[in-house]
Amino acid sequence: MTYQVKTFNAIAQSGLDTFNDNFKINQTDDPDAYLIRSVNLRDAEFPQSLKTIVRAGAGTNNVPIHRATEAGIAVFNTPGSNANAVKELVISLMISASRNIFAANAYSNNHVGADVSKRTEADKTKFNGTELMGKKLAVIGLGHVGSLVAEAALELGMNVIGYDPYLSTDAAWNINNHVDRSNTIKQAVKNADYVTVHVPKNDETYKLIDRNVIEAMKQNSILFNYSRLGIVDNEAALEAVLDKKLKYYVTDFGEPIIADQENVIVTPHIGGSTLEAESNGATQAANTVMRYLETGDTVQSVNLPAMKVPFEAPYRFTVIHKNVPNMVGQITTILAQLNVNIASMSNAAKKDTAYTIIDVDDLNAENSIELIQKIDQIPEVYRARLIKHK
Ligand SMILES: NC(=O)C1=CN([C@@H]2O[C@H](COP(=O)(O)OP(=O)(O)OC[C@H]3O[C@@H](n4cnc5c(N)ncnc54)[C@H](O)[C@@H]3O)[C@@H](O)[C@H]2O)C=CC1
Ligand SMILES: O=C(O)CCC(=O)C(=O)O
Repeated sequence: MTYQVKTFNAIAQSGLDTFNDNFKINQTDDPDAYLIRSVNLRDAEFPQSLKTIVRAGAGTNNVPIHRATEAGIAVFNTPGSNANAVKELVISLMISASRNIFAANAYSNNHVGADVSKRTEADKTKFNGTELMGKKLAVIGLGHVGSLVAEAALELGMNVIGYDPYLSTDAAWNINNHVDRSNTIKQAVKNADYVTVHVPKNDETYKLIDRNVIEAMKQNSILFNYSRLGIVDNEAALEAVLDKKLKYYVTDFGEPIIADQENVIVTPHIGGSTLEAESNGATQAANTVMRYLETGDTVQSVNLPAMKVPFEAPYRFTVIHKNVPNMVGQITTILAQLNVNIASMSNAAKKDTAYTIIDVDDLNAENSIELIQKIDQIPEVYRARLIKHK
C-alpha cells in the first residue's frame, strides 16, 4: 500500500526524509494526508481521499476542526515541537524591549558622521534601560510555550505569576513550583512589569487581552502576543501604547492598524521559525502521518480520542463516528452478518465524536469492500477504513 502525502508551506527536509517507502510526497489531488503549517484551510474543500491533516506546529486554528471531523479526517498537531523557539524569542524580546534595543539601533543607523563618538556619549542616556532580574512576569497560558517562558524567566531572577484555568494535571507537573498561580487574569497582570500570552486561539480567547485587562495592567509595563492575531485587542493595545500606559507592545502578528507605530514592535510570525523547531515539527508530523495511516493510532489527535492499540490480528477496521448509543452494536452486527470474527475491539470518545478499532483475522477482497461500504452507510459514521498489518 502506498500513501500519498500532500505538503503545504515549507516543510523541513528532515521531516520529509522521515517517511518510509510506503509514503510518496506529491501534489496529487487525491492525497491520503495533508502535512501543513500555517496554510489557511478554513474554507477549503477536502478531497474524499483525505484521511488526516497533520499540522507541523502547535496552532490548529487554520483548520476547520468540526468540518474535518464530519468528513472523517483525523487532525493532529505536534505539541511542544517549537515551544523552545518561541520561548527564546520572547525572552530575547523582553530583554531587547527593556534595553530599548530597536530605538538604539535606529539611532545608530541615523548617526554615522565623523562626530559619532561624541554624540553617542551625549545621546546614549536616551536609551537607558531596565533589567529583568527582580521584575515580575505574568504568563497567561501555562502549556508548552508558557511553562518554558515561566521557567526561563525564573532562571533570569524574575518573579513569575501564571494564569491558566484549564491546565491539565499532567501539564501542571511541568510547571516550576516557584511560579505563583492566580485565579483571575486581572489579578495575574495587576503588578506585572511584563505580560505574555500563550493560549490557543478559540472563541473564548478571542480578545482575551482586551481593554479591561490592559487597564488592569501596571503603568509602563510591556505586553507580548506570541500566540495568535486576535488574542490581544490590537486597537486597545495601540491606544495604551499611545497613552504611555504600555511602554511597548510586542507581537508576532501584524495588521495595518499597528504597522509602523512607535513603541509597537512587530515580528512577522517567526516564533517557531528556527531550523531546530522546523525540523522537530516536520519530523514529529511525518511520524504522526505514518502512525495514523499505518496503525490508526490517534494519540495527540485534536479531534479524535487518543487510542493506541497493538495489532491483535492481520486486519484492522477503524471507524470514526458520532458519540451516540448503539454504534458499536450496529458495527458488530454488520461484521456478524458477513461472518467476520472479531479478534479484538476498542472504543473511546472525545466530546461528540467516537472512534472504534476492530481487529479481525480473516478477510477476503469481497467481504472487506462490502464491510467498509456497509459500515460507511450507517448514518452516524463519518468514515470507516481498513488497514492491513505489515
Ligand atoms: N508565534 C508562533 O510562531 C507560535 C505560536 N504558537 C501559539 O502559541 C500558543 C500556545 O502554544 P502552546 O503552548 O504550544 O499550546 P498548549 O496547548 O501547549 O498550551 C496552551 C495553554 O493555554 C491554556 N489556556 C487555554 N485557554 C485559556 C484561557 N482562556 N486562559 C488561560 N489559559 C488558557 C491551556 O490550558 C494550555 O495550558 C498557541 O496559540 C499557538 O498556536 C505556538 C508556537 C509558535
Ligand atoms: O512557523 C510556523 O509554522 C508557525 C508556528 C505556529 O504558529 C504554531 O506552531 O502554532
